[in-house]
Amino acid sequence: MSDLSRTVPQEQLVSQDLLHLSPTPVINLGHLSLDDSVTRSGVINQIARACHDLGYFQVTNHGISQSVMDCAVEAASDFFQLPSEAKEQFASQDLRKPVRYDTSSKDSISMSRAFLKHYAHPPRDWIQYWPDKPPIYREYMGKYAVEVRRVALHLMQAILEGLGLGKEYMNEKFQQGSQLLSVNCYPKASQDAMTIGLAPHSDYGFLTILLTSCQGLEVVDRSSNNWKTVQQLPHALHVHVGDHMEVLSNGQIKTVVHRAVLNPEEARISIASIHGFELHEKVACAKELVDEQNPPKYKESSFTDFLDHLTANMDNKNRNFLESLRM
Ligand SMILES: O=C(O)CCC(=O)C(=O)O
Ligand SMILES: [Fe+2]
Repeated sequence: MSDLSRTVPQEQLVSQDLLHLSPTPVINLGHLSLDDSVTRSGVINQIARACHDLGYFQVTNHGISQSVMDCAVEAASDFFQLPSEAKEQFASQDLRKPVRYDTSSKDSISMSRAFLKHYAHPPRDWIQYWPDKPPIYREYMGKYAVEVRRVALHLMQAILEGLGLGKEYMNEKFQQGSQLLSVNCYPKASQDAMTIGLAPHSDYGFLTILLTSCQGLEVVDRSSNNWKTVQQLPHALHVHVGDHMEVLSNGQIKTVVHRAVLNPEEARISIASIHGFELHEKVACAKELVDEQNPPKYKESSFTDFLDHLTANMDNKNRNFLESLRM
C-alpha cells in the first residue's frame, strides 16, 4: 500500500453528507455476460466512466452467493477471536512472508486494526501456509478467494476493453496474476478512542475488491476533495483501482485514496482482495497508450519492487509507492 498522507484531506476532516457528493455507481455485472452486444457495451462504458471519473464503483449480480460471502466473513471473524498465541505465530516484520498477522501501527498506516495478509492465487501454492484454525478457515476463505478472483478477471477484461486495449490484452499475465487477501478486523468505535482504523493509502495492484461486514470504508471524493462514506448495499461488492492500474493506463485511470473508520455500532471485518501480475512481473505503461502527446508517466515496477519500497521506507510516513514511480 502507498501511504498518501500528503495528498489527501486532513484526517480530522469529517465525512461529508452524501447528497453533496457524486453517488457511487452500482453496476450490474450480470449484464456483462449477455449476448446482447448493446447491453454489454453499455456496461463496459459504465465501468470505463466510473474508473475514469471516480476510480471506484460497486458491483451487484456478480455471481458470488451470499453464503460464500458470509462464510468468508465468519472465517475471518473466528480467526480474530482466537487466543493471541494462535494468531501471533503469524506475526512477522518480514513483508515477504506468505502469511502475516499484525495488530499495531508498525506499517505506519494501521491505526486501530488487526490484519492477516496472505496470498491466495494459485491456491495450491499458498493454502498450506494459511491458518488451520479455525478449522473452517481454509475452506471458507479458499472458496471466496477463487470466486472473487473470477470477478476480478472479468472486471479487468471490461476495463481493458474500455481503455481500447481489447479484453484479451496481456491475458496470460492477468490469468497468471497474483491475488493478495488483506483480512482486517477493526474494533467498535468507543467515545474516547481514535476513529480512524486504517490511515489513508492506495492499494498497489490493478484492482481491489472489498467485502465488508458493515460500513466503515471512506474514499476521497475528487470533485470536492472530501472524504466520502461508501454505502453498504446488500450483496454488493465494492471495487476500486490501485497504483498499477494508474501505471498501466498511463494515468488515464487514477488510483483511489481510501481509509477505514471505526464503526460506532459494531466491530468490523473487511476482506480486501488485491489483484496484480505475478509477483516478479513488471507493470509498465501500456505502449498503446503512449505517444508524443502522452509520454510514459511512470517507471515500470513489480509487486516485489513494491515490497522492497515498503521495506526500505518502514519508518517513513511519506512512503508513497506511486510517487516513487513518477517520471
Ligand atoms: O477495511 C476497509 O474498508 C479497507 C481495507 C483496505 O483498504 C485494505 O486492506 O487495503
Ligand atoms: Fe486498501
